[in-house]
Amino acid sequence: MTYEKELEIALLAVQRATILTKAVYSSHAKGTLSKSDTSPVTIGDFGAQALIISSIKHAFPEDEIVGEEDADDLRKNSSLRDQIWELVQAAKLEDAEAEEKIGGPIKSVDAMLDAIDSGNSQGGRIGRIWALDPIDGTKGFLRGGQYAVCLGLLVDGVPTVGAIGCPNLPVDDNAPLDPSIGADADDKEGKGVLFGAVKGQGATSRPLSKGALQEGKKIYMKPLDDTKQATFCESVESGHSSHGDNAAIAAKLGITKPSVRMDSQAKYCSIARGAGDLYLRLPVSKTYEEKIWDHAAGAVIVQEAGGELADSEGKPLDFGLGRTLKGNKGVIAAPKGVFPEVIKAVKEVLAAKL
Ligand SMILES: Nc1ncnc2c1ncn2[C@@H]1O[C@H](COP(=O)(O)OS(=O)(=O)O)[C@@H](OP(=O)(O)O)[C@H]1O
Ligand SMILES: [Mg+2]
Ligand SMILES: [Mg+2]
Ligand SMILES: [Mg+2]
Repeated sequence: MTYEKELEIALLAVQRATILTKAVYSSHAKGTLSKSDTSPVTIGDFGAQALIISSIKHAFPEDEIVGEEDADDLRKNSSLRDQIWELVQAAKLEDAEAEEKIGGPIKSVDAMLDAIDSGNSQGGRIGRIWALDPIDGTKGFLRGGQYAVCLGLLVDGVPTVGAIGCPNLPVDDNAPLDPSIGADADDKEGKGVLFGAVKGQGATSRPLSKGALQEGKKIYMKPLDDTKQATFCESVESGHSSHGDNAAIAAKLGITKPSVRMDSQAKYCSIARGAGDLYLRLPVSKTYEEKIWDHAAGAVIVQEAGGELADSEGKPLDFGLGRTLKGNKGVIAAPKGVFPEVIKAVKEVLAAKL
């Protein structure tokens, strides 16, 4: 099968990185810094980026990587750097063959910093480019909510392979989507899912493990005849997605169930396995450009589970314009059958604001 190796490496790389993120999630000291855009980054984000980039570089040395983080702050802060180095050394897959496939341990502190900085591709329309969000939903990670480790492969600007680890989602694809899923989350018994997809080959879920990959099961969006029955997912942060516009769209579609708020691409994964139905991310700011790493992996997983994505104007998402989706505003995802109706409602709500 095409992209078989890419999917396997992506799943193993994400799985290994979650060993590190789970260690940080359960510790009080998360080594948080504030970035220039005031958003948070933790030792978990840096460590996961180092591990995943080192995995990609081992298996596919020619590929480019667009990663969210860089090592500038760590080159200046030796205490933070040492904490991350300790975590990175401790995060090993328990299955030697699996660990070997992703290159084994990172060799030195310098190699770790260089790996983090190798996520500096400017993106683009041509070739193979990985989009990496080492911790998506860092605010959720800090708050005790949902977060996800996300890796997508773009081929000539098209999301083609996706792998997402969600340590705090229930393993059971049929577990009802509890509206409180985004709050007070944990990674205890029965939690931890690894989602994967390849364009044209379907989407899967499997329990996250610490060793070899467990067997994957196909996942599908829930067939939805009537949007009135839908459950929609939205961001926790009202600064990332307009809760007011999302609610107006839901009302237009006849939705009465409360929205399910959770951080990260766990939202895409939840609709892809039919736990929820719609993803609404209406822009709050006129100038914010969505980042490709916030959507690339989730886009393949949703499409392969039977869904469609577009921006708030109904335009296809263009991942070939660089590090951001600068040609798009907001993101909408829904099962194919109801997608036109959802986009119509979105356009009506936005037109009424003009
Ligand atoms: N202004 C604005 N508008 C839209 N999106 C923004 C904005 N600012 C940040 N971000 C990105 O949102 C990512 C997390 O958003 P989510 O919807 O996944 O979760 S939540 O908003 O935290 O609930 C978050 O990803 P991480 O940084 O990986 O956590 C950001 O890339
Ligand atoms: Mg993100
Ligand atoms: Mg992130
Ligand atoms: Mg961030």
